Amino acid sequence: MWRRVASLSSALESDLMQAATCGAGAWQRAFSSTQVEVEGFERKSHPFVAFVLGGPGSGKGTQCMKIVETFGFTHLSAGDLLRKEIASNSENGSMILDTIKEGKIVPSEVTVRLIQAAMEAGRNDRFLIDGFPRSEENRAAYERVIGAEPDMVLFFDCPENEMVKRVLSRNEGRVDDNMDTVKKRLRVFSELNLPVIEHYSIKGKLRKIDGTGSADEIFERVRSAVFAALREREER
Ligand SMILES: Nc1ncnc2c1ncn2[C@@H]1O[C@H](COP(=O)(O)OP(=O)(O)O)[C@@H](O)[C@H]1O
Ligand SMILES: Nc1ccn([C@@H]2O[C@H](COP(=O)(O)OP(=O)(O)O)[C@@H](O)[C@H]2O)c(=O)n1
Ligand SMILES: [Mg+2]
Repeated sequence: MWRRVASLSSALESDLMQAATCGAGAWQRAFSSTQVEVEGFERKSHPFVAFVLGGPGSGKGTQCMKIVETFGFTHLSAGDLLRKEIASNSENGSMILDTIKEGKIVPSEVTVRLIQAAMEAGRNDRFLIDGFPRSEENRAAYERVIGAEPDMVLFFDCPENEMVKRVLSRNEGRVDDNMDTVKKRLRVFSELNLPVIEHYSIKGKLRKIDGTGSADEIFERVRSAVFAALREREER
């Protein structure tokens, strides 16, 4: 149940001042000037950002849809943003397509720019950023451009054989859902994404979720993790 709350409190004003001094432009532009409450949580001035990580086929997109339904997040999939960029015939389209076919990582400035624009257009204060950051370079570029760290990082831990099975039966006509590219994506995941996951584990931001079982079973784990992170943020 959504409830609009009165105008900005002085605490909220000081949050906004802090955001301004941090140069967190995307934060301010993405957030409307009223506080909103959903599922008992008061919404704060800086967007709550959750990165959603896991290997190809680990269930990131599936679980994001469920989080959106339950908690009112805006879902931004880095892969979807890149695929839209290809479809729109942008100047970077053919470079992005070649990179995705090879299972490699698109240059960070391209992806971060798309995420930043989507956050600014999103007008929400809860964002799920799915499939990002996939490398230390992605992570550094986000922190530099957006000027903030995520509030939580969900990591779907799933055995490789299960991920391969899911990707090969996904049937969405993706150029990278074939055995040859999946092998490359798994290698890139181990070499470039696991260090990012380790980074957030050390920072205490990682919520590792067992990605096996049915989508509903997995969501019960996710629901508790998201609920706890929103509550922690509320208490800060
Ligand atoms: N728990 C699950 N069990 C079996 N199949 C699943 C499960 N979760 C997702 N899938 C299916 O596996 C494929 C990959 O899931 P997806 O959410 O797209 O993963 P990711 O975004 O991590 O690549 C999709 O076809 C999806 O319907
Ligand atoms: N941060 C990102 C996310 C995706 N990508 C590219 O987009 C591809 C598909 O990403 P995706 O997140 O849609 O794939 P899944 O893990 O959901 O299967 C990746 O294999 C990369 O080639 C990227 O370069 N940088
Ligand atoms: Mg996905």
